[in-house]
Amino acid sequence: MSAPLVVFDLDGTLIDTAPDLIDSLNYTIEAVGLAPVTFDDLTHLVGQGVKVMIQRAFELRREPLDEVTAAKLFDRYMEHYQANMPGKSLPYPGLVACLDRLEAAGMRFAICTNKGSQLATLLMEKLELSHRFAAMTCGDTFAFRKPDGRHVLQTVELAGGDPLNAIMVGDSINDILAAQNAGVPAVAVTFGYSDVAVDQLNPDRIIESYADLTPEMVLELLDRGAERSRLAR
Ligand SMILES: O=C(O)COP(=O)(O)O
Ligand SMILES: [Mg+2]
Repeated sequence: MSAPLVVFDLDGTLIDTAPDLIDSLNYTIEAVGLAPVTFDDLTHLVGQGVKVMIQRAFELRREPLDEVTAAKLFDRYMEHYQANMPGKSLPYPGLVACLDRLEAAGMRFAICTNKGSQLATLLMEKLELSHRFAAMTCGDTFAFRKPDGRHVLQTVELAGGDPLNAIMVGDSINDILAAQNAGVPAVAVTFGYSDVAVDQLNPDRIIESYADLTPEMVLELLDRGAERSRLAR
C-alpha cells in the first residue's frame, strides 16, 4: 500500500490569500465603477477561480457583464495579482509544523485547488512550499474541477497515492462535496472562506487550527474511509 496521502485545498485552507484576492478583485472592478467587496462578500465569490469570482461580483451588484469586458477584467486581475504576489498571503499558523509532524509519520501531501494553475504555481513557489507536495492540480488542469470527485481522484493518482489511503482537507462546500464524491474522508477547517458554517457540510472532522491535525486523526480517518469502502463493495 502506498503512503497515506493528505490532499489539501489551497485558498482558505493552506494559505490565507483573502487579503490579496480582495485587493486584486477590488482593483479589477473599480475600473468599471463597481463598489468594492468585503471579506464576507468574498466567501460567496471565491471557489471557482478568477473568471467566476468576477462574474459573481457583477451578480452581487446586479450589473450585467459582457464577454469582452469579462476578458479585459480577467487580464487586469491576473496582472495585478501576479505583480503583487505573494503580497499579504501567508500559510495558516501551524501549517508547516503540521506538515513536518505528518511527514515524520510517513504521510505525503498533495494540493487540489480550483485556483488557476498559473497563479497557484507561482504563489506556492514564492512561499517556498511547492517542494512539500507530491502533486498539485488546479481549476484548469482537467475538464472538471471540485466539487467533481474526479478532481480529487486524479490528484491522488498523480501524487502516486491510493484513494483508499487518502483524505481531503478543505474550507468550503466544493472541497467537502468533492471528497464525498470521491469517497474520501473529509476534514473541514473553520478558518477559511466558507459562506456557511462548515458543520452544515457534514465533514468527517472539523479542525479549528493545524494543531488539531495529528497523525492519529489522519490514521483514524483512513480506517473509517477503508471501512466505508469495504461496506460499499
Ligand atoms: O481560487 C478559488 O476560487 C478557489 O481556490 P481553492 O479551491 O484553493 O479554495
Ligand atoms: Mg478553499
